[in-house]
Amino acid sequence: MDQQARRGQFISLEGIDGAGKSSHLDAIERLFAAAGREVVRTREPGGTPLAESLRALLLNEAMDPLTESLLVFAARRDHVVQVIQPALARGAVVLCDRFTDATFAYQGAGRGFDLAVLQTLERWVQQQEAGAALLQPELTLWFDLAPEVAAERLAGARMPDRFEAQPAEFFRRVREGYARRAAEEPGRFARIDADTRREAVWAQVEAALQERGWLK
Ligand SMILES: Nc1ncnc2c1ncn2[C@@H]1O[C@H](COP(=O)(O)OP(=O)(O)O)[C@@H](O)[C@H]1O
Ligand SMILES: Cc1cn([C@H]2C[C@H](O)[C@@H](COP(=O)(O)OP(=O)(O)O)O2)c(=O)[nH]c1=O
Repeated sequence: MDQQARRGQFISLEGIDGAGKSSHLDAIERLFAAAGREVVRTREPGGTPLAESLRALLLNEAMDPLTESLLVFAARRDHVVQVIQPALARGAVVLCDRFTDATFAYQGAGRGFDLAVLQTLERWVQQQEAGAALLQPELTLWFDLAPEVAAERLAGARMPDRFEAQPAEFFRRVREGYARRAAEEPGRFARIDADTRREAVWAQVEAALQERGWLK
C-alpha cells in the first residue's frame, strides 16, 4: 500500500449550536465502517481525559476571552497529540465534532477576540514540524442554519450550556465567522444547507463524502 492510500482522513463537523450536526455522526460512521475503514469518532473541546476536563470548565465557568481561547487550544493540543495524529498515521478516519474553525467562529467572531492571537495559537498547536503545513481537516462539513431556526430546534431539547445560552446576536456573528472561514478555504469546506428536513440534510452530507471518493 502506498503512502497516499495509508494516510487517514480528517473530517470535522461545524455549525452554530442546534444546526443539526450531531444528528448525522452515527450515519457517517456507518458509511465509513461499511467501506471497511476504522473510524475514530471524537469531539472538541474534548477527546482525551485532560481535554474533557477542560471542556467541563469551558462550558460551565465564567472566564475572560483570552482564558477561554487558551483553554480551547490547550485541550486541542492534547487531543491532536494523543488522538488525532496517531489515528491519521495508522490510516483511520477521524470524525471530529468541531475543530479550530469553531474557535475562529465562537471566540473570534462571537466574542470578538483578537484573530491574530488565535492564528498564533493555531500555529503553535497545529504545526507538526517547523515549516510544515498546519494540521487541518481535509473536509469540513459546515451545517449552516439561521440562528432563529437553531434556537427553535434547541428549545426544550436540552439544558443550555454557557454558549447555548447566548443571544441570537451572538450566533449571527458566529455564523458569519464560519462563512468567512469557508470563503477563505472553499476547497476544504462543504456547506450543508441545514434548513431542511433530516433526510435532505443527510443527502447533502453523503454527496460531499462521495465526491471525495473516500467511500469506495
Ligand atoms: N433537519 C432537522 N430538522 C428539524 N430538527 C432537527 C433536524 N436535525 C436535527 N434536529 C433537531 O434539532 C436539535 C439539534 O440537533 P443536534 O444534532 O443536536 O444539533 P448540533 O449538534 O448541531 O447542536 C435536536 O433536537 C435534533 O433532534
Ligand atoms: C471546539 C470549540 C467549541 N466551542 C463551543 C461551541 C459549543 O457551544 C460548545 C460545545 O460544542 P458541542 O460539542 O457542539 O456542544 P453540544 O455537545 O452541546 O452540542 O463549545 C467554542 O466556543 N470554541 C471551540 O473552539
